[in-house]
Amino acid sequence: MEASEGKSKKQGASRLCCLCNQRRPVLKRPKTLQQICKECFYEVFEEEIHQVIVKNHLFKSGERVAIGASGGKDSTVLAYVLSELNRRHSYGLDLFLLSIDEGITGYRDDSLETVKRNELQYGLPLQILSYKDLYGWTMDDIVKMIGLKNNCTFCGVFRRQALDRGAALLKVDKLVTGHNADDIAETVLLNILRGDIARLSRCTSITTVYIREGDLHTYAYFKKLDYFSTECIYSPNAYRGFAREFIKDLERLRPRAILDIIKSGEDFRIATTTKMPEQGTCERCGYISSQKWCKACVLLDGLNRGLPKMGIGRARGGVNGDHQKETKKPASAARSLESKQCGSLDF
Ligand SMILES: Nc1ncnc2c1ncn2[C@@H]1O[C@H](COP(=O)(O)OP(=O)(O)OP(=O)(O)O)[C@@H](O)[C@H]1O
Repeated sequence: MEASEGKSKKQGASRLCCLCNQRRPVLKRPKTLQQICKECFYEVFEEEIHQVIVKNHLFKSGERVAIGASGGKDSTVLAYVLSELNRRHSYGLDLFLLSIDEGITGYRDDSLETVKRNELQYGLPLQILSYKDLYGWTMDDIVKMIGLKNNCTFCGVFRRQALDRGAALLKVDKLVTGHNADDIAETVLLNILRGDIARLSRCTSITTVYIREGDLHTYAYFKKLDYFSTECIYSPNAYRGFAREFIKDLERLRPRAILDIIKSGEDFRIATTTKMPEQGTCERCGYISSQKWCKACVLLDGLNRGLPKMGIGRARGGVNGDHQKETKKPASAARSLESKQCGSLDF
């Protein structure tokens, strides 16, 4: 009798959250394998982000910070958590939502509606910039002209610059974007596969809170955050999709695989003989470029001349386009960004 009572008490106890020991657990965190309740999950999730912000001195009081808001899960969680932490810990930040409308009918127009609701829900001012206004082309126009092969190159390059332009317009000190650990591991692997050392070092040197996609999903789900979850209609997804599947297979064998890949990316030592691009400004538009003309201007020039393939392909050694002193490259060196998945920032 005593023994069975003891056993049932023990079973009851094991059904409590292993952090607060009071509430019923609702999930097992893959990272720690702990069974925890909703409230404790919110607390550890938000506290991890707060600690990274504080330890890395990511922000200073009084700064203006734009949150790249696509309406997707990652940036919605980012906007929500950052505005909560800003209030709770008195960071003293002026937060803004910045959205880029790529002009993809049936995709971005719908996700922007989500961001407009987030503007009201989180009380953050929203600025929307469109490719049409910035470049004179929507992605719908571009896809009509070039088809579905290299469209992600145009979209990724234009988005990166559009976010910079939006940041300048809003006069912000910092721009934050949402990338979960799973996406970063894919990017590390893709940059290795492409032999793109410059991007490899950049994709992990950006100060990052590594949060697993599963945790983000759980957080967004429990908090009932309003986000848009459809994949881009123009995303062929081939190369990145392959990397994603490969990483998922690795993870089945070794659950730490994602964090290990990111760590490898962080720890890569770049040979001193490797020529790294120097960051300067584009002679044409004045935005960031490591070449005479930035990639966005090269691509735009190609589109406007009716030669959209002109800017596709990665330049090495300071040339990028036929209006600059082009050196003949062997076919194998003219690797391109063409397989970069739509939606990914061009790190
Ligand atoms: N159209 C956009 N406008 C503003 N920011 C964007 C846009 N697209 C992407 N971003 C920013 O870049 C981040 C990475 O975007 P990407 O589409 O590669 O990843 P994602 O995992 O699908 O992100 P999300 O779930 O937020 O859409 C987003 O979280 C967001 O901060």
